Amino acid sequence: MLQQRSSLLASSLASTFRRSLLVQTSSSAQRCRRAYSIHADASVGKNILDIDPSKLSIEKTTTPKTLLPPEELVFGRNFTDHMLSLEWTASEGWLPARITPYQNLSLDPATCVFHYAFEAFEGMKAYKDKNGKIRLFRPDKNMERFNKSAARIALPNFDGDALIDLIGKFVKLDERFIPEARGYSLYLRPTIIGTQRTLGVGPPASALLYVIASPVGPYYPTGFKAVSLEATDYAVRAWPGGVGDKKLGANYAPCIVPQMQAASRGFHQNLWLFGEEEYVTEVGTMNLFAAIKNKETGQKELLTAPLDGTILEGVTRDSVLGLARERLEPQGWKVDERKFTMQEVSDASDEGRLLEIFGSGTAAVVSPVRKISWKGRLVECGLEDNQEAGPIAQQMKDWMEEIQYGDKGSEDHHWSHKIL
Ligand SMILES: Cc1ncc(COP(=O)(O)O)c(C=O)c1O
Repeated sequence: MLQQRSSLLASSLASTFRRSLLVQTSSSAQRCRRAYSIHADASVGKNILDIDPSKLSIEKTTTPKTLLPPEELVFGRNFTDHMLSLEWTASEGWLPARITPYQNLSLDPATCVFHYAFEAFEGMKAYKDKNGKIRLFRPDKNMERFNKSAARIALPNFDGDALIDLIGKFVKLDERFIPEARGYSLYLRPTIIGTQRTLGVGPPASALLYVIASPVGPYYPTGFKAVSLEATDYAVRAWPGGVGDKKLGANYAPCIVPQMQAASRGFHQNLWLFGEEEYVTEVGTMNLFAAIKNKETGQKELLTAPLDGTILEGVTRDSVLGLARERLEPQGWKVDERKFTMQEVSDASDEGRLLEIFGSGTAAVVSPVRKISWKGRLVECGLEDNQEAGPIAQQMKDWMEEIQYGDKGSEDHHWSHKIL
């Protein structure tokens, strides 16, 4: 196991280096090689490299916060009593994890995260089931993506199981913040930043990984509310060979202006199209699914864009696909990850073949779409005026929540990770 981890880390460091080369200019190649030799030294000798949950230290708060009434919770505004932190240095590897009272960070203004955006993050949730037990939903998928994102910006990798173990201890300590009611959960934000104090552009020799937690209420407190989207054709979120499939902070800030533009015209979110063909990719913080009847065969198809590097590899997307293949295909559906265009969606709408469209993401699970503004017209997405969700969106939300909350029959589902 140890050996496996060491070689995993060594190879991830090597791949971090290879990847960091992609962002180096040739004039900085020398500096990069020096940095690699530091990283490479760290991968041999004593086992100082990976996260060791047994070394966790816990300092409990002396000023516990007052819990907000659940109905007053606003996404990402309130945080629990504690935070989990782990420091990494190229020469020592991962230092012992610490749970401390939630607190400010103190960083030198020259710290590389502030200048060159060495930051990657995750979004996941902890749920309380009807027996008061805490469950995470597919945390292994988040860890896998977190590692891929970190490696792409030359930040260190780690053993995902070890971090899940630590997150479990952190969540357990702050479990009073997880409201018991259906739809409520504790949103977890694992974050990794480069902390080296330097204005030089190169792989950071130190990093900080921390996890904070925010209690959240149901995305749609009064039931589904279908959203309207504006298709964006004047700006591009991601491109082949880029980093659109990584959860990097740097992918999000440039998306706010198009989002504001869409909002100024009365749309909830913008929909990213790609290329001259205007392929449908994804929405601000959601992947997108379209349920369409095939023009030639009449076959019902559930479509979503493929993982070609330009969309985030959503955990919810993967779960919707898994459930659809397992439970909708036997009912005659075809589930397809393929490129599809806005024209295809518009034609299906005009011809009465567009059954429904919905987004998928950790925040809302699924988010039904009523209409999409595109080329000066409104494409209706299959909902009646008095309908807020199509049957597939509703079914997916129910199936996912049954697993997330460990309902009867789903107590031991392999996607549900119980915290003991
Ligand atoms: C750009 C983007 N796409 C899709 C998603 C959905 O991913 P997940 O299902 O893992 O939450 C997110 C989630 O934050 C996102 O930021």
